[in-house]
Amino acid sequence: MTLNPPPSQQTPHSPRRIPNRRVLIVGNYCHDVLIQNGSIVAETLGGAASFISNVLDSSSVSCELVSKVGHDFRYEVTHSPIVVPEKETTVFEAYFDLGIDGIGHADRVLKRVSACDPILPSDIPDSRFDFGMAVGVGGEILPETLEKMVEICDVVAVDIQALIRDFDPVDGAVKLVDLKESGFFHILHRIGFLKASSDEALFMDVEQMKQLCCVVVTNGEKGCRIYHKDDEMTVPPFLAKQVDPTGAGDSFLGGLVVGLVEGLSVPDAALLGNLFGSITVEHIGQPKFDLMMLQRVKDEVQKRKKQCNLSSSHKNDHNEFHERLSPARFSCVDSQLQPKLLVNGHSCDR
Ligand SMILES: Nc1ncnc2c1ncn2[C@@H]1O[C@H](COP(=O)(O)OP(=O)(O)OP(=O)(O)O)[C@@H](O)[C@H]1O
Ligand SMILES: O[C@H]1[C@H](O)[C@@H](O)[C@H](O)[C@@H](O)[C@H]1O
Repeated sequence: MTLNPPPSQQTPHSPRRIPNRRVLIVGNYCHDVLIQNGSIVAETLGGAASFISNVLDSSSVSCELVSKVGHDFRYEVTHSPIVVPEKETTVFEAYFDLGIDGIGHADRVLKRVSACDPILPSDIPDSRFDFGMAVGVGGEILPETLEKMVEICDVVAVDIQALIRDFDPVDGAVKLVDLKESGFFHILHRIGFLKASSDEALFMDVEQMKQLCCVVVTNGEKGCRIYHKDDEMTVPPFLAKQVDPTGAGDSFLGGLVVGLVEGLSVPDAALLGNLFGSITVEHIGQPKFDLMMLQRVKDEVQKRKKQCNLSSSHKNDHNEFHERLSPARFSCVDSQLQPKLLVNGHSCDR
């Protein structure tokens, strides 16, 4: 199988005198409140953009982040957000014991209880980027925002949650709408990657979308599946002791883009995504990646690239890469220190 990054989306006319900047991340930071049995268990920095930039920064991939927060934003972050003084920061409450939704899949019930402003095209720099990541959480990405991103980025990766979330006007409960009804459908033939969780994938036609871009469906402890044109494959997971699933999909997407920026094939990059996703579920809030683990992963990525250059037969055998990454992943063992949060989440022992 040859799942390689889709061709550049750059128009033939765009001048390239200045080298591209690497990665542009667009999506609001938020405050996450984790609630169980009526009590607040934790309050953490959230927003897909925060989890993704954590993975990129830890992997030394330079990125620029566009995010809006309100006057009450309470975290110190490496990439400063735009502060909208008259607004409050987006807040999500995640209930881990309200039962699962009607479809029986979700591991938590999410409510957006406050929403900061949307990100407008004018908030986004006019430079060019190798990768753009449209990773809204609370409806802050508008169709015109995504349009600007596909114009200035060679490849855009989109988290479907940025496109299909709708919010109950009374309690802010997150509902999903079909991708075709989202108002973004007409732009999707211009994106490179669409990432969805298995719950969200029910709201799109994968058969149709895989003709337009590379579709990656994450499936918790089972890893992920990639679809592109007539190719599809499962990319195996890494074992983890799940404590809190929040941010797993975001860290996955961060790892995928790190792999793509490093020049790995899509399945190998997705394996890096699985690795970062699996570490994230072992933490409440932002994971702090172990430096030794990061170095070992970097070394393995470089070896993998050399190996793939030398022999085309290695290109699609990601099992070998998986085996090499596994010990690196387990050099970072601190999950025992974390209280276990979940009732409905699936945990998986090593
Ligand atoms: N329990 C687990 N064990 C091992 N790996 C996991 C586990 N949960 C998640 N992962 C890894 O993280 C990736 C993303 O997880 P998941 O499919 O739960 O995303 P998600 O539902 O979008 O997450 P979230 O919305 O909480 O950010 C998976 O594809 C997998 O590689
Ligand atoms: O911080 C989290 C995280 O970014 C999740 O990906 C998103 O689904 C939630 O809405 C958000 O609160």
